[in-house]
Amino acid sequence: MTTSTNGAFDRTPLIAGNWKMNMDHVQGITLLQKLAWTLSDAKHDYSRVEVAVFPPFTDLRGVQTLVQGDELDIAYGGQDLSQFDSGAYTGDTSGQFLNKLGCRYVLVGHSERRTIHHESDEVLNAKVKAAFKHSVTPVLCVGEGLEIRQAGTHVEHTLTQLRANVAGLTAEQAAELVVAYEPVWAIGTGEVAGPEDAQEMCAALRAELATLFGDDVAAKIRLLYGGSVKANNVAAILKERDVDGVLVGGASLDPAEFANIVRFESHLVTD
Ligand SMILES: O=C[C@H](O)COP(=O)(O)O
Repeated sequence: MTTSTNGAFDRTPLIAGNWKMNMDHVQGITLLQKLAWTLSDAKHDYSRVEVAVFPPFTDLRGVQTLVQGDELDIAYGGQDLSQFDSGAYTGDTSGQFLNKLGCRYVLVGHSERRTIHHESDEVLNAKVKAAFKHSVTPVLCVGEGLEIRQAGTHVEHTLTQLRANVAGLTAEQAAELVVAYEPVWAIGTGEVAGPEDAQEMCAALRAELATLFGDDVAAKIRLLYGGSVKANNVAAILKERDVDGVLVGGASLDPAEFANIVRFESHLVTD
């Protein structure tokens, strides 16, 4: 991964699709095949723009088989992992199992895990560390709800989440981290934070990461935006200096739409 559209830094854009609890293992294979075919037809250069999908756990084995069998350059990962390695933790999935399935990434702290499953910052910090322990890169999700945004304390709220969730990481680990800023009020609502809102938060996140781990490390960390991203708004978001990719929910379930999001650079030319 060597190329970036973001000028000063050498960060490869990452376009990630979070399927959430959609697509059973048969539907998941069909979706991934269609995505791969569409990107192949478009001669997508995966070294310029990295592509990842986050299917349900039950799909991962099938996704691995398809990716390996067809030699696809599409990364995949789990939507969550356990803070524990193995043992009597019914319902949990270990990072070591994800690693063995070839997962490059794992989502940690998505707002739906924080709110519906009441995952605390302490637990999420343990999950981030568990991911690194098992050589799976965490995509740490942070962001504020509507009330906090309206109160104007969204930056401090999100930086507090970040500090708590990355506490104790080494600089070497931090350099590999991916952070996704997802304002909860923009998830699945059709409301999109403006590109300037995404940039404001991503710049604040990068400054905080520089304070925690140093400028060189912060310059390597990819920062994504998530929240009602579509093909018709992705280019404007990714023009922003500190936004290095997007985490897409609903639109990632439509292979043509998601492929168009992946190909955001072609919109940059024509917009
Ligand atoms: O993980 C993805 C985010 O929750 C965004 O979802 P959305 O694109 O459906 O708003």
